[in-house]
Amino acid sequence: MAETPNPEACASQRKTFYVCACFYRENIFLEDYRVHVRYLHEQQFRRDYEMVLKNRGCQSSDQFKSVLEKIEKEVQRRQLLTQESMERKAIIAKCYKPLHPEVYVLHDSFLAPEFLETVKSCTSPEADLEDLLRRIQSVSEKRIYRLPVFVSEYCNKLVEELENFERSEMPKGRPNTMNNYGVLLNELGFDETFVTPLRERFLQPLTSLLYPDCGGGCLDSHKAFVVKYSMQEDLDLSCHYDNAEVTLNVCLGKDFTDGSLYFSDMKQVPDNQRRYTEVKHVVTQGLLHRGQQTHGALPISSGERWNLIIWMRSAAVRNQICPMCDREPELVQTVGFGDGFTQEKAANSPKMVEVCAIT
Ligand SMILES: O=C(O)CCC(=O)C(=O)O
Ligand SMILES: [Fe+2]
Repeated sequence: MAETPNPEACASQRKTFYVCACFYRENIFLEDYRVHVRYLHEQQFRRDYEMVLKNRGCQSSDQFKSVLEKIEKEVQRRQLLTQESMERKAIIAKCYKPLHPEVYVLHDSFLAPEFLETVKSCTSPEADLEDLLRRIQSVSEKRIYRLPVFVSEYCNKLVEELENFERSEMPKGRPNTMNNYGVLLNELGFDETFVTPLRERFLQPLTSLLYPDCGGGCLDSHKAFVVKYSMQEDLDLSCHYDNAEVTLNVCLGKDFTDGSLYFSDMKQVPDNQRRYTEVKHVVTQGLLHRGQQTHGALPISSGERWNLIIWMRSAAVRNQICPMCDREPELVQTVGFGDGFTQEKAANSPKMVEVCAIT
């Protein structure tokens, strides 16, 4: 039987969400030099990055000019993003014919029996962290956890569905500012019937116990997408932190070699002091980690890797400090979940943010 999301559980979708204005000028990723930059105007950019870029091989004035052009293009892409995404979503809703319509509506049978058991145990009145930690695997002391999420039949069907979409003539967005290949799940219509109920009914009981200090108990929005790596497309992903309080990353397939994730420290630790932990992707299994834990993906050496990523957000936490610019957010109106900011300033959250920032 299909699960219809209950109206109360979807209350978060009625909130008005915002993005922080930093989205239009910060964390611009220059793929050729593997560096994130901030762009206010050319003078500031030259002052802050001319040397950095020179040291990374951007030597000639033509190369520098091409960097400026790329930044301009990316800023423009970001400014048009909401409008274009809404347009794509409308076209897809009207014209796309799914191959497997059933994969869009979350059903318990998609979920691994161990996962269902674990969630059930976390929703009992006696639930505690110790019990949860006996049920899932702690991958490192960095609070990264591995757990079975889906059954393999679901992973296969979902990948087939996304391949069908990829082959179609439908308009396609880019999953995030760094991954070039993959699918934005909200544009395909997965949010209301799949990702929101998964977050609210199944993930939040776990994150409440695992990450209470990072908003794990009050996650109220998300951005969900699938990333795809193949030998002709993206092979790897540079080190970064997510625009999320808590991230779930589930490997959906297909066959691939290498392409492990690596985790470093929280973003506050300087680059040269960071220590890395490698974590393998296992098809059907998920990794839960804090969004602000720096991480990246090593190159695959054959095959294709498809992973479902859910960046989960807590307005109560991010309304205090934007995790991308580390300043009080400057709210810009948008549609849907935006980047998860709201106008409320929760009375008890400054403390949570402090804890989160120094971990
Ligand atoms: O490739 C992966 O598994 C990681 C993707 C990721 O970290 C992200 O999209 O934020
Ligand atoms: Fe990430």
